[in-house]
Amino acid sequence: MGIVEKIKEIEEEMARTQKNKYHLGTLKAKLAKYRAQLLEPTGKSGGAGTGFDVQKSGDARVALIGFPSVGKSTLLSKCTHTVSETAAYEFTTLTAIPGVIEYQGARIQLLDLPGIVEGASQGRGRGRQVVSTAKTADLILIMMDATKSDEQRRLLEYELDAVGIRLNKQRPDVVFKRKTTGGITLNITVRLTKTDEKTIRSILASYKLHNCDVMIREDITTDEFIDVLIGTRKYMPCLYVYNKIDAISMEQLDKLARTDHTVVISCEMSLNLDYLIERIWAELGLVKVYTKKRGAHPDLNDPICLRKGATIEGVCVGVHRSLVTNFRYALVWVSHLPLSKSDTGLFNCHCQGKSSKFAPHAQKVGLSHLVQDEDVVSIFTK
Ligand SMILES: Nc1nc2c(ncn2[C@@H]2O[C@H](COP(=O)(O)OP(=O)(O)OP(=O)(O)O)[C@@H](O)[C@H]2O)c(=O)[nH]1
Ligand SMILES: [K+]
Ligand SMILES: [Mg+2]
Repeated sequence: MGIVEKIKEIEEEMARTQKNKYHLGTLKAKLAKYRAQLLEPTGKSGGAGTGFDVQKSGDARVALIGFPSVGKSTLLSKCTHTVSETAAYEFTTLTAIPGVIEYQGARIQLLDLPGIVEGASQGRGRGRQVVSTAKTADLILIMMDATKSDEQRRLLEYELDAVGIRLNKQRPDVVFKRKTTGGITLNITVRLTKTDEKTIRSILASYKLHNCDVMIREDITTDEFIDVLIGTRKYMPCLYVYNKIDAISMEQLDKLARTDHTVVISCEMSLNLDYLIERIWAELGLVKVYTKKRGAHPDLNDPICLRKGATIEGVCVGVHRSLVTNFRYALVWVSHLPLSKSDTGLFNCHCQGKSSKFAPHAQKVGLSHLVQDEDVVSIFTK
């Protein structure tokens, strides 16, 4: 029996076992194991888990996932200088097409992908290739047709979930360590309301984990516990994008727009596209830092873009690798401080219409100093 059949069998058994929580846990563990196998490369080139071969570029990657003809390629063509073929028929796009969104000095790679169908995660169409590519992104845009039923959202979430992508979720607060001897030490520091100790132990047994330390510090579900054991889950931010709002009523539009993590747009009428890009920027949590040479004003037109949580070391690497080895210290001017009685001492900067104010005194910092959005940095070397 192939893996797909085995999965189907377990799913059927699960449907019959709804009430027996303990048995359900074991079945879920089995199911997760088979699904993981499904995604393992088969050894042949272009194996199951391989995505499209598109080089990453820019400061971040955003992947477009959706059913056929929801307008993914139209969006790419509108927001970037790349043209991706669009048409009224399904499966117009057959491969991954990268474009670049330029915003706030950042270069964000937007990846147009083929439409996926139900069953994509189990190998239907190019589904597995598409979802594997999605895993390489920093943000997923789930694109939908606002004129169609909201069932599409649940189906897409299911497909991504099946390949281990967890959308807009934090990694569960569970510590899990394998050991070679000593049995199982299970430490639960909160009251579990969605699963219980017996189920947790049965899942450990079904994974043949007889020696390990487990500390559960959050009210997790059975599925979340299995995710921790499998360990390869990817926790990714996601925006739900409803396109074609030119074709729905105001009432429908209002309802969609109020949903969490959701943006409504019309590619064809160019409605709300700027806002979508703002939201993409915010979700990515990019930080831009301006560099400044001694005695000169910072160059506001050429920021270095870094991830949230980046340090001075990241800034050095962004300029030139050698700066890390020869690093002595950096000076940081924090921007946008609330202005005091007088502006004197703040250095003002005007550059092609942009204007910013920075604190008069720089802070002397080392490589591990965290940088904030819009900081000005001078690096001093040996
Ligand atoms: N009414 C309306 N139609 C749109 C909008 N955006 C795209 N379309 C139409 O939707 C159809 C599909 O657009 P595509 O961009 O090819 O869709 P896709 O998601 O890339 O499709 P596949 O590559 O086949 O998966 C085209 O006929 C577009 O003109 C929109 O905002 N409103
Ligand atoms: K299409
Ligand atoms: Mg397309």
